[in-house]
Amino acid sequence: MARKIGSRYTAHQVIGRGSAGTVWLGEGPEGPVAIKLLREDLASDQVLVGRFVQERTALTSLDHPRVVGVHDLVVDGDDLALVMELVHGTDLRSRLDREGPLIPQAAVSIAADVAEGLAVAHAAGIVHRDVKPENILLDQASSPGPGGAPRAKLSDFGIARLVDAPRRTRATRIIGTPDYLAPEVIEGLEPRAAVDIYALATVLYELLAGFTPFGGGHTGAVLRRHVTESVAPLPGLPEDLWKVIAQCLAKAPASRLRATELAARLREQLPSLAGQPVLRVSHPDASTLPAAEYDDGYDPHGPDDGEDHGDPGRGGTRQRVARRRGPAVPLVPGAQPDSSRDTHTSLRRPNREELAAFAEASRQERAAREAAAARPGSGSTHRRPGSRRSGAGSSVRRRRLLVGVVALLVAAGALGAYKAFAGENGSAGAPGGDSSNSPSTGPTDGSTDSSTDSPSAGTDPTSTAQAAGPERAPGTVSGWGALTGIPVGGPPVAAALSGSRMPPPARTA
Ligand SMILES: Nc1ncnc2c1ncn2[C@@H]1O[C@H](COP(=O)(O)OP(=O)(O)OP(=O)(O)O)[C@@H](O)[C@H]1O
Repeated sequence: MARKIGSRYTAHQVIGRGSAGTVWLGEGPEGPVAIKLLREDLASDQVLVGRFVQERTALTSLDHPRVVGVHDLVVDGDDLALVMELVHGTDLRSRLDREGPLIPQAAVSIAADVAEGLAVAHAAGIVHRDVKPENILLDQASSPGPGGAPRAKLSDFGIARLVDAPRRTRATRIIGTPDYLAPEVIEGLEPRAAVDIYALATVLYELLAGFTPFGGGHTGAVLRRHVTESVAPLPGLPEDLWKVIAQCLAKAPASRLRATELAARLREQLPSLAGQPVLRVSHPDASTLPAAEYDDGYDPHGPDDGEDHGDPGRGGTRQRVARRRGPAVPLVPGAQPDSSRDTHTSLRRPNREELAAFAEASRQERAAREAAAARPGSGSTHRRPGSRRSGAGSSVRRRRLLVGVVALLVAAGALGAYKAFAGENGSAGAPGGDSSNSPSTGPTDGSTDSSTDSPSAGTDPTSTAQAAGPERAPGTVSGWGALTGIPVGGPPVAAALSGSRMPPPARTA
């Protein structure tokens, strides 16, 4: 059923759903638009509304073919809506889930498009902070790029940071997927443009391989891998292209390419990738392995996070990949908003002690593996960086014993971290910089009352909300690369939390 959004827009039908709200196909004075209607609890948060209104200039300022343009911001009674350019197509997550890895030329073309979008944003002082396939839309209306790839557009600019309200995190969890988080974010540094480059390199790796370099298993394990592990070259990928990806996955943000450089380097690769088939990369969590081959508690026979993992997809490698994530949000007309989307994992930034415990567990794990490898007749124990299994060898029983020892060590580390966490109760999870100092915002006009805005300024004149100032509590967790404020209530998320092996949240204002 159609509904009015402000005085100028009509929302006709739901075309997508995300963790922050529902996306509608709508209509405005200039024709069809996409309208992202924020969830009720977000829209009724006056602080949040104030942030959106204050930063409407930043939200609406990006005008580039590789960025989904935000035309308008509507604050109208209980509604808080972003009016966006309507993209005719699908999002990259749906494409990946449906068809698996892309041919290299198409993957690189999409990544180059996104890098160009990022370049424009970074030049304007805006960091996206939530680059992931869900936020990359494929425009089927424009003519395809190299390798038949649809042209890509990056959406949701700056929204993660806006919704990342510190006051919400006391009663709720930070929501997001850890797969794309740059190590410096995990270590508590202020997110800068380089976090987007890391996330984009992760996306490109995923487009080529079908899985992310550091994802899989428990949240703690994923975070640990981002910080401590390196990733091996993808077999079959030209060395020059691998160098670009590896450089952008560098642990040190300063070592990564800038967005403009990345776009140029990727475009350079395109001609030589013509005709190259999809890479055949075995997933490290291949479902054929017995449970004992998994050394960090990952259950190969089923998700431990309570998520609905949907259709396992096409067999073998891809099956494991598909099971790691929830299904894409279907573009179902008329579907009800669903804030318990399952493509996200609930997580909290680990504190210093937890990170130390993760690193120690990692060190012990590596030492135990090396010791096992050094023993004569122990068979191959080579472990591909980022993988969750040891190589298939002959001494399965011995390896099971080893896995047990490692599991005990990890558990001991986690217990230590938990004690440290419980002991310090209050400082945990709040080492991040205050995002009010973050350069991730674009220019703001300082307006605090949206009702004074003219329509041309990007805010609907029907606005009735009082815009509060940009309040930020001390201890803001900035740059978690994710949306905060989703209530934990639902069983899937609760199960994910218990599966994360992380201590309960303890935040102070
Ligand atoms: N401008 C748009 N034009 C067309 N479809 C869109 C547009 N923006 C979003 N969609 C569709 O709506 C879906 C939900 O988008 P939304 O941005 O709310 O969530 P998300 O990015 O998938 O997840 P999250 O909000 O959790 O990051 C997208 O996956 C996409 O299919």
